[in-house]
Parts: sequence; structure tokens; C-alpha cells
Amino acid sequence: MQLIIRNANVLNENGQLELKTIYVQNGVIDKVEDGAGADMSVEADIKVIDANGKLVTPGLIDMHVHLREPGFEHKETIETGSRSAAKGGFTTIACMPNTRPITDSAEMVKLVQEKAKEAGLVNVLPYAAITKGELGRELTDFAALKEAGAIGFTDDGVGVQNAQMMKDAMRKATSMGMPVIAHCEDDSLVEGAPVAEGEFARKHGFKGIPNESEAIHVGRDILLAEATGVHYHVCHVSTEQSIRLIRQAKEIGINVTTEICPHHLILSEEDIPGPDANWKMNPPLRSKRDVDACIAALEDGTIDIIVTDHAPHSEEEKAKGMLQAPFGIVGFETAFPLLYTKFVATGRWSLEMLVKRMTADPARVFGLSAGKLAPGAPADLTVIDLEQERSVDPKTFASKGRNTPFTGWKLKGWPTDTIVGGKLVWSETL
Ligand SMILES: NC(=O)N[C@@H](CC(=O)O)C(=O)O
Ligand SMILES: [Zn+2]
Repeated sequence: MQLIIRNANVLNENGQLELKTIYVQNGVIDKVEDGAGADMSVEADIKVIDANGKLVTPGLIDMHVHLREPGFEHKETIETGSRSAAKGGFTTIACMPNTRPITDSAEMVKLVQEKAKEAGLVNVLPYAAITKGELGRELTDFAALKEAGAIGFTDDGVGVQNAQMMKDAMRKATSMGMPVIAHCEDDSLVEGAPVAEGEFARKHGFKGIPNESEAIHVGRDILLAEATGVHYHVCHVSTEQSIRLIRQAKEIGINVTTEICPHHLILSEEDIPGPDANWKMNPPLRSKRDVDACIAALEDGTIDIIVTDHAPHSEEEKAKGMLQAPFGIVGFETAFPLLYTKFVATGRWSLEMLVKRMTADPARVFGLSAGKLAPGAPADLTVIDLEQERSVDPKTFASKGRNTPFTGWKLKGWPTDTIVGGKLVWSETL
């Protein structure tokens, strides 16, 4: 046996917690036994982790992250991003291609994989661009990118503006059994606007980003997905209108899935305290009405999964102010505690639902072998202390990014140990 985790509180099929002992061999879960497990004497070659009754879940999965390497190493590297993910309890992450150069060639996909392997922390799955340079003009070589290991196609960071281009991409992706993942944004409606339309924009004299700039693409692409049969996945959904369209499309059997970020479930534009770019992200914080629609959609399954959209930027870049600073906030190290504190500790959601939307559901949507805690599954596991309470302090982040609107928030449910392929890659006690 390679690793034994005893005293693990594990969710059973009925969503109840049960004490288990998890045995790991060759990077795979070998068996899960009832009970806390004997106080095993330490044998030289077996590592024993005593979870002390803490929650143990399948490793968290994050299907929308920005690792910035190559090209923007001052914001993050694959190594610092992987460490930040591990600290947040994530064992599998899927990284976006908006690096410099853009991940639009087999060579770049391989580079990301090599750097991730060197870091040796979490599983990093690369997305590749839909169009060369994410410029929206010419499709990339989908076959070569798939062959190199890309798991899907996306121009995240920008929307594909041309409908014919998107349709061609979907046709090609369908023929290869690959998903198209879309950042939904119509450029003509958002130019020069740093925040959503609403009270905050009016008060500070900013042009507002309207809801329909997202929903127009969602509606267009649902029709294109219907025509082409592609698996169409909507990035970081944030509006009532997009949700309405996705719900209707699902009802009539169109192959559409979607994701949401913690901040779009917790914050609205009314919460923005002032013109501070740590509150600037894309999509922007919307109205309370949108937040309520997002929560309800996650609860009824219209929204399939939770992602962080971890988007680190340097302090200098974020200090440029609301208009000039880039969009994006970090997400790995606060995601689980935020959602646990806000929705589970308050009794609105079951623990089971939160864990499912961050493990089994992303695995189902993207066909991954991860996401379950059972014999034969990869030994990717997260230990979480549901009782531990502390405040968010960006200075302690493993990420290079400090750009979060959640500084000082007192949260419960902090990951304490992260295991990938049977290897302890992060522990608060290390
Ligand atoms: N979400 C953001 O606000 N920013 C992302 C791009 C993106 O995901 O659209 C980034 O790369 O910084
Ligand atoms: Zn995006």
C-alpha cells in the first residue's frame, strides 16, 4: 500500500457523512473500508494520513483557469498556479489558451503539458484556441491540437464574433468528438465598459456592460449547436437571459452545458465599494436579479458545474484603475470556503450538492475519469476542515495574484491536504 487515509469523513450515496479508511496503491484508490481505521503503526514504506474526522472528497476539478505561462510569468506561472490550485483543494484544472503566444499549435499544447509535469503538482488539462492567435480570422488545426492532447477548443478571453467561423468550428469539433467552449461576448456592445450596466456604473460615470452582450452569443451559439450537434459549453455564465436560453435549449435536447464562478453567485454590482479594479472581472458583477437567477439555475441543474476562472494579474496592473486595469480575479484559494460558508453552512445547499458540482459534475460534462471516491478511481483526494474559520488574506496566497474582492472575509471550510495520484502535493502542515 502506498498511502492510507484514516478517519476520513466521506459522503455516501445518500449524501450522509461516514467515517472511512481509504487505501491507495499505485496512484489509484484500492479500497474504501468502513470505520476510522486502526491506529496503524507507522511502517517505513507506507504513508498514513490521519484526517481526524475531516471531510475527504474526490479532488476538486476546475475547468476554467488562467495559468499565464508562457508570456505573462509576472502574473503567474504553471508552477505557481498549480500550487495555488493544490492549496485550494483542486487536483485537476483545465487551462485557457490566452497566453502569449496563444495555445494555438501542437507545440504550445505540449509546452503546457511539459511545464505542468515539471511542476508535478496537479493534473493540468490544456484547452486550445478555436482561431489562430484568438483573432477570430482563421481556424486552428483541430486535428493536430487534439492529437497533442488539447481537451477542447475555446478563444476564452474574447468571443468569436463571426457566426460562420463559429459554425465551422463546431462542425469540425463535432466530427472529432470534441467540445467547443465559448466566452460569450459581443464586442460591439461592450467597448470601453469596465463594469455591468447598473447603479454602480451610473454613479461613477462608467459605460455599462449590458446583459445582452453575453446572451446574444449564447442564443446564437445554441442555434449553431443545434445545427451542428456539437457539445457546446458556455463559459462563466452570469445573466438571467443566458440562463433562460440555456434552460430552454436543454429542455429540447440541445447538447449545451455551462459553468458559473463563485463571485457571480455571491456578489452583485451593488457590492462594489468603489472604483477598485479588484472588483473588475469579465463577465462583470451583474444585478441582484441575475445573481438570484444564477443561484436558482445551479440548484436546478441548468448550470452544470462550478469553475473559478482564476485570472491572476499583477498589483501594478490592477492599480491602473477601473478603466485601464485588466479584467479578472484570482479564485483557487477562496472558492470552496466561499461557497461552503455562504451556501452550505447557512443550510441553503447540501454539502453533497456543492461537492458534486465541483467533482462528479465536471467529470461527467468533460468525460474525465476523475471526480469520484471509489475503488479504481484515481487517488485524487481533498481533505477539508469544515470547522476551521479564518479570514481571507491575499498575502498568504500561493498564487502570484493578489487580486481578489474577498480580502478580509471570514470563511469556514478550508482545504488542508491535497492528494494527486496518491501523492500529497499540498498540506497546511507541510
Ligand atoms: N475573466 C476575466 O476577467 N479575465 C480572463 C479572461 C476571461 O476568462 O474571459 C483573463 O484572462 O484575465
Ligand atoms: Zn472568459
